[in-house]
Amino acid sequence: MTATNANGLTSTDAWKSLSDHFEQIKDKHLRQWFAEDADRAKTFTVDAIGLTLDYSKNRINAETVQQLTRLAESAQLKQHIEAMFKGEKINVTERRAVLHTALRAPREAKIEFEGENIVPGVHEVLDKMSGFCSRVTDGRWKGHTGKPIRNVVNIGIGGSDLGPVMAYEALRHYSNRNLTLRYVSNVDGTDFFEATRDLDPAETLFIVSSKTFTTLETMTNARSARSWLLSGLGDDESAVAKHFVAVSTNAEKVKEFGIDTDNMFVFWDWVGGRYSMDAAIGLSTMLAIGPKHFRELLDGFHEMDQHFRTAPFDQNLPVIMGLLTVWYANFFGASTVAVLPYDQYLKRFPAYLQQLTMESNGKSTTLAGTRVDYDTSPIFWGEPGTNGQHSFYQLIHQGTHLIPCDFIAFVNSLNPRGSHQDYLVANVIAQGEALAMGKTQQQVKDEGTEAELIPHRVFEGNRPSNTLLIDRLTPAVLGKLIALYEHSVFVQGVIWQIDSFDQWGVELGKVLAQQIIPELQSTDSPLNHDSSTNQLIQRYRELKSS
Ligand SMILES: O=P(O)(O)OC[C@H]1O[C@H](O)[C@H](O)[C@@H](O)[C@@H]1O
Repeated sequence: MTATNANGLTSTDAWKSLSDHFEQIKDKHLRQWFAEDADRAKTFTVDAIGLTLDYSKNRINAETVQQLTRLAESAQLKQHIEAMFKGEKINVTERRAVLHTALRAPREAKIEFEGENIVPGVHEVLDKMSGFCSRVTDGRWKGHTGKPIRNVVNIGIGGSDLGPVMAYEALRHYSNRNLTLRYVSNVDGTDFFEATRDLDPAETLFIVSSKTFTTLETMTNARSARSWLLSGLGDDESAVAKHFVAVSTNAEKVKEFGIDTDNMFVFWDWVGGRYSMDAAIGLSTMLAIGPKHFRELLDGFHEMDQHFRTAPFDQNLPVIMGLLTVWYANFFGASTVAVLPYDQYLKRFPAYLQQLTMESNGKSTTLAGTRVDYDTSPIFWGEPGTNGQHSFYQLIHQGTHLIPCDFIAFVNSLNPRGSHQDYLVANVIAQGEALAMGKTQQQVKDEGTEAELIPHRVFEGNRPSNTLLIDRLTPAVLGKLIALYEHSVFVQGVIWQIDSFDQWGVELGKVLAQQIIPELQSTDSPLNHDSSTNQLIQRYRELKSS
């Protein structure tokens, strides 16, 4: 049992004063806030680096922002930001630096880590990736039978999958339509089967993406890929070199698997898995969109990094969004955040954010080793608009939970078609308005609603949302959006005094699975688990052999 956190965050003056402030304003309605202040929208909007964040539909006033920024100051957020950018080992439980910001630094930047400038190494890998991508897409890289590559299958999971899949979907508009990209992550054999069933092995390249190169799912899928390839190409082992490349930090394991380390793209210990899509883990993204667009993506990340590092807190997009997340999680008791992108290309963005946010901040032990006495990461979830409106928005509007929403909308569609975009954007704006303003009993009554239906048709309102309004979805904008959430997560972690960069919580299940695998494969080995676990293993054995 960890000790309690009795003298930590919740005992600070900044926290106590925020709690008092919360008591004063917690019941005030957004209708009232807006009625009292004609400038409210302007006051709570930040325009920075091509993004507009309107956060005026939050349950805050100017004092809330001041108090939240005071909380950030008392948590020494500025010093923590510098410590991250300077490569201090802020991932204390893994004793690692956290330098994903170096992955998108321009060529001429200088970032020292352990006495060495790491930027040239970053660009060396990016150059190697660019050269490789050009060879594949212009047909110089040939498969074993001399055919060019037409299909690329990325095998990876977690951070070695979610970012690349999300970016592939998000940037389809910019992608090379002559190349088919597929992603295999699940150890469920169906994932591999369906991803490859219509592909010709002679034209297929596998990217085995794994930071550690030991992950069960990825190594199992990589072995199946090798068998699939070899059985399609006459069992000639030399085919592997032409059809497999690896992305990893672990050269030894890559070699052991049989992939030539010349065909390996490295990254480093100081890049966390869920922060690695802009490292070589983005190889499939670069193949899809080309090196130039990939550079634009990185430049977008970098712009947000600079903004985060230099903008004053009350004008700083990730700081504002991070602090608002803390505000709702800890003061209003909101246990989830909905991320609702109004762009079909961002359909995997909420899924990607789930790992980024929840693997980072789903912790209950502080850096001091004490048990937190406050909530940490809310649950992030979402679906693209307008689809969500026709399923779960009912609960957001009239349910019993308070669900802060992040709306992400674009002015210009990448596929303009009649009035589609006006309809789409009208919907996102309408949702924010409906959530905030609601509809009173009087309004419902004045519409002539039957008395007994009135309570059902009232919308309480006062439901908070952020709206990000952006010109159009470009590679640079995607980079900015991802970095916005990365840094917002960082801000939350600093306030909560947790290590946002470890993930010990995923270990136990993995270890137990390793023990259960041979038990499922045996028919009679003794079982020493709890009775439920024993029963499930036993039932599996029986049904498998029947
Ligand atoms: O890239 P890999 O080493 O294969 O790891 C893939 C994933 O596995 C783990 O379960 C971690 O929780 C993730 O953070 C990681 O992204």
